[in-house]
Amino acid sequence: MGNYAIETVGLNFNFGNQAIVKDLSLQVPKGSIYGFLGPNGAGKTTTIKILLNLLKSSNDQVFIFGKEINHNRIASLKRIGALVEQPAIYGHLTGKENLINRCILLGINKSKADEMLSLVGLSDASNKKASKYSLGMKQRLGIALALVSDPELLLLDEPTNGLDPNGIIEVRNLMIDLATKHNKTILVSSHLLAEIERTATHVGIINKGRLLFQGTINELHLLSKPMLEIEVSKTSDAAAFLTQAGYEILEITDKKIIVPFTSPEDSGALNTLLIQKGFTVSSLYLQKKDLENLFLDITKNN
Ligand SMILES: Nc1ncnc2c1ncn2[C@@H]1O[C@H](COP(=O)(O)OP(=O)(O)OP(=O)(O)O)[C@@H](O)[C@H]1O
Repeated sequence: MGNYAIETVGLNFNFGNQAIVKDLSLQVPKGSIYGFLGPNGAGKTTTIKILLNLLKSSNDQVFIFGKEINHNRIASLKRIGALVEQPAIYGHLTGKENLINRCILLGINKSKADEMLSLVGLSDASNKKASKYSLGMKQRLGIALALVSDPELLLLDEPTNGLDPNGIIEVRNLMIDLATKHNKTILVSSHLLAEIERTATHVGIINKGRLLFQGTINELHLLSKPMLEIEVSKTSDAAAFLTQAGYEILEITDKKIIVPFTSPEDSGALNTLLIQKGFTVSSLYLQKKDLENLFLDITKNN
């Protein structure tokens, strides 16, 4: 538990009699950018609200930096900054005034406002009214507001939603900066894998309240490794033969065998081997899933 900024253990949550979060065990390593992915309605915002103690589940099993949140509510929440739904920004105030307001509210020295503006790259726009900010700038101001209390953990709920490509890049770079240069742990939700694929170090994929995948971004990439689908006669005999010959078998059906794809030369050699042994190979097909398709597959099938 010591290495996790967030850990939930078999978390459940219902709205009325509708189960929204089901047996959810998240493990967000300290220092990670954890992409919390799932289609619309999967339960991401609900989970984030539970992590912020805004919603309570009957079997609360939420640990923030190893401490159970209900028994350490104030101490835990002090360590978290959050941007959930729209940032609470006063449009008639400048970016700087918004931040000063927050500093006063939290009893923090007002000089923090300039520091935060510089951190999120808004120093040049500090005296502009927030209503005149672009959406990307508003999101960055929202993140700055969440950072005023210097939290170690940031929860960002779909921070790039509705942003144009520039805005997305701005927020993405800011997240990378915060994690790598300022030691923040970030949990960022999104319904689009592509938006966080380049930013996240870890990924949790949920659908209908259930966790379907959790691991490093590299582990997720491994799942999208290219595979060779071999349509062959007597698949179990052929698979046994290939195993003996040192091949890894990923899947067997009555029509096909699937092995990892290494190179066209290896595929040719495997084909020859099977034919020499008397098997009939009717087709070899290279299956290559990109991550987005993999994500769609994972969420569609569950
Ligand atoms: N206050 C509420 N009362 C009843 N049901 C709710 C409430 N808030 C959310 N829900 C339902 O809970 C489910 C999960 O919603 P949630 O907002 O957590 O999903 P999400 O993954 O964040 O999706 P989105 O990307 O659309 O925000 C949805 O079916 C939603 O309709």
